[in-house]
Amino acid sequence: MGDAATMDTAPPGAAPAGRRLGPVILEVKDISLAFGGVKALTDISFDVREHEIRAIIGPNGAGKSSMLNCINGVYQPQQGSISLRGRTFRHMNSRQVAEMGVARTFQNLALFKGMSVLDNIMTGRNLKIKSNLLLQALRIGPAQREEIEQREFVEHIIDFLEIQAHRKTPVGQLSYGLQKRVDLGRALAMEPQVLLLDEPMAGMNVEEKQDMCRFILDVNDEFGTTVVLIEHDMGVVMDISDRVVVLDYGRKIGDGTPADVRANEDVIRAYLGTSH
Ligand SMILES: Nc1ncnc2c1ncn2[C@@H]1O[C@H](COP(=O)(O)OP(=O)(O)OP(=O)(O)O)[C@@H](O)[C@H]1O
Repeated sequence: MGDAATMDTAPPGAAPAGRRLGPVILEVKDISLAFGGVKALTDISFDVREHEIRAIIGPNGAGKSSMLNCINGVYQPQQGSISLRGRTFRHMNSRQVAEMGVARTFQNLALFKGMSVLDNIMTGRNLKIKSNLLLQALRIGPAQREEIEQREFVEHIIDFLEIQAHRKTPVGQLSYGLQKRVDLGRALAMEPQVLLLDEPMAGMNVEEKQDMCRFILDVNDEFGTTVVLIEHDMGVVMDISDRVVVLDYGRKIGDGTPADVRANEDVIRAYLGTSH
């Protein structure tokens, strides 16, 4: 029987694709979350190191999205703490967590379908805008300069994600795969230190998945962004992750390198008992 507590075996600085991992940037400690009588998470602890790609996997209802929602302040766990760069945050809302450098994408896209790609990504830039609303509305002085700078940054993201041809297109007219890419762009517009991705490949065809994998690796590599992702596609998880946390019925049953979790009997049992 695999022992989750002894699976944290990634050697310091090790990463499958030759990535150099830094110190712990995000620490999740003894998190428990319940909705009435439903225990979504029980005593979950794990850490994420700077520059790491860390996956959270598990069968349906295992608590993966609840975990991301605790990290980014959507849910307030009844127990435990979450620290970013050693700073513990309790009872912070999503905006405050975002201001600390944590951005996320969503399982069910939350884009403004009638707005263009450019404007959707621009909404992710709002946190960075310093001038006041009146100056922005009048587009004068520092506000005008600032808007130009922000737009340049957004254009850079559009180029990076190779969606130049769609920059003026209303998002609702794009394929699902491209909409997921715009969702990633909006999160990147926040220049996050930690990027939380909730099923970034869900509903994609093989080619779209390959593209998304490449963009996640490029974001990690070129911007040095730490990535925490939930994903059901095991091929993708095993290919791109440095370490994997496995949840089942709200409990952690495995934690380690892809090879570690693949060999963990508890993990194998949890997956054999489901349709995944
Ligand atoms: N807002 C909520 N209210 C009540 N119960 C909830 C809520 N959010 C999650 N749960 C419950 O918590 C448990 C964990 O759900 P969660 O969505 O976190 O799992 P998951 O691993 O992300 O599942 P999936 O892979 O299907 O998305 C489930 O039993 C779910 O029904």
